[in-house]
Amino acid sequence: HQWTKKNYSSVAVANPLLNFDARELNNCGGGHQKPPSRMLAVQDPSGELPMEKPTGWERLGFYSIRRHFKCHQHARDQTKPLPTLEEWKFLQKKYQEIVDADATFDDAVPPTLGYKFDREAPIPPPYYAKHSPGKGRGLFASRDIKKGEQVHHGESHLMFPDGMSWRRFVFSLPRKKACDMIDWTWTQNTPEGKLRIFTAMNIAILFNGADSELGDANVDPSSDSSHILWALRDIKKGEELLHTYEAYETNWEKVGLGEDEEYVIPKKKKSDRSLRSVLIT
Ligand SMILES: C[S@@+](CC[C@H](N)C(=O)[O-])C[C@H]1O[C@@H](n2cnc3c(N)ncnc32)[C@H](O)[C@@H]1O
Repeated sequence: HQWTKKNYSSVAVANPLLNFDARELNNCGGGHQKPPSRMLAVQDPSGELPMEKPTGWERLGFYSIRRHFKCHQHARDQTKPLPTLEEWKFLQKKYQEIVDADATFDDAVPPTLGYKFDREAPIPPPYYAKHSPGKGRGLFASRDIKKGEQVHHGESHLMFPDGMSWRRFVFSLPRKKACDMIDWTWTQNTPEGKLRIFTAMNIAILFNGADSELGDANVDPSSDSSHILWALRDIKKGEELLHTYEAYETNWEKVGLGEDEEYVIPKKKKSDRSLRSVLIT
């Protein structure tokens, strides 16, 4: 079956791009054993701690969770640094701790080196991450890319089994990490037509969205269920890679993260500056 976890987390191997052996991420117990307790206290490298969960967090929808963490502020912040390798590893360990103890990661990508999806290919990685003015961080062509070239394979994408596992994961993170993960989550159909929750924990998650009015998309999938991104035209070294977010269906309700009227955190109104972070009950 094409959509099992294995497709999203391939076998751990040493990453030839860096002095880091991703196998060390998997040393917290094999098979279906629970990770040993020393793995349970995974700390954010920044030292930031998770916020207290609000009452009724189990019923909050995607947008209410985003409001709870005040992610609009984080999204606007143009000084966000590139996540470090330690931070990617932190998120990966948290995913193992909260969502799937058997998940493996073979491409913990260094923050700036670029993402090489075919280790055997005699060509450099197609992109690298850096600050993108007005868009936070983004991905840029590290060499000239030809129209029709595969730019991203998507095999490192991670799936969440359901909305509750996603909630548990996000609420286990400190605020800024939670906001990153919220903005790094999307829904996408499987080839069988099931809408699922996806993310990734390496720089491949930093693709910014194209503007349909500007028509500036230069990489896109060939269908709404494909993770592979192809170059839509010749792309010059240094150009930002942008894809059409609308190529994938967004529907939080279908994946168990819809808004429950009783448990909505309201939008901030201009007349009411005191955003309620408690729930209407
Ligand atoms: C998948 S992330 C892309 C990486 C993100 N720029 C970052 O620094 O983490 C999606 C988020 O990036 C920002 N973004 C994406 N495309 C954008 C655009 N065309 N203009 C401004 N912000 C954009 C939005 O905050 C969005 O929620």
